[in-house]
Amino acid sequence: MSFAPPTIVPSESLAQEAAKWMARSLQDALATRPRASLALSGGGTPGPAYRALADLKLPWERVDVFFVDERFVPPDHADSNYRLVEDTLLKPLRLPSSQVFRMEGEREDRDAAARDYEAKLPPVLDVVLLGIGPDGHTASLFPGHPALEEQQRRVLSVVGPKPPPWRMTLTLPVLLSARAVLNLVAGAGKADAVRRALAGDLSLPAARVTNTQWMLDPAAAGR
Ligand SMILES: O=C1O[C@H](COP(=O)(O)O)[C@@H](O)[C@H](O)[C@H]1O
Repeated sequence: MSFAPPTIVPSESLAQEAAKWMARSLQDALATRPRASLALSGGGTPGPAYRALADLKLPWERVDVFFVDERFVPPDHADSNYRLVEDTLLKPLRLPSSQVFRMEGEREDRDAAARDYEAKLPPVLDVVLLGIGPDGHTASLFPGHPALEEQQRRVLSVVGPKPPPWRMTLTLPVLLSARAVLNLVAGAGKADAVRRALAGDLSLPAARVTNTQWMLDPAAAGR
């Protein structure tokens, strides 16, 4: 199984193009269903795309926001993926909390928190935004981690090599069943991981999400 050719976008328009991709995918989902689900990643890359998405006109009252992964920190912590999404998308849109399904990173019982999130997830996610780390991790699925082989659980708590180590993450079956998935990547530091993932190196978790489209800036594309 190989990926569709990546879309390479000038760095200055990457956020805008990613926002347009998310908006189009949500519109596609809403064309046939009353509500659409949008699952978002954290990290250093997607914030500008979320800000750009907040400016786009959509029937936001029909969109529910979920999370791809979360760090076990309180929701107002600088490392919280929720905080990133709150600052860049939820607050600008004034999205009511009834439409936001947060992974509870402040919980002490991490496995219970992951199980509780499974109960909140819809059977199939409509739109998923992923990222990739320089080591090839995506969501909080890290190279060589047993969570990569999970087939039953839809959400797991894991310990990863990247700080903060305790994480909650969607598993591969959830990502692979999603209707539209984009991996958004910027920067030369990701170029090697991108090249290996696109070549099908399955030791990289990102390469296992075979239903993803890729949107890269020229540096991430290696040129
Ligand atoms: O730790 C994480 O890393 C990936 C990639 O993030 P980046 O900072 O390298 O852009 C991200 O997709 C994930 O949500 C995050 O928790």
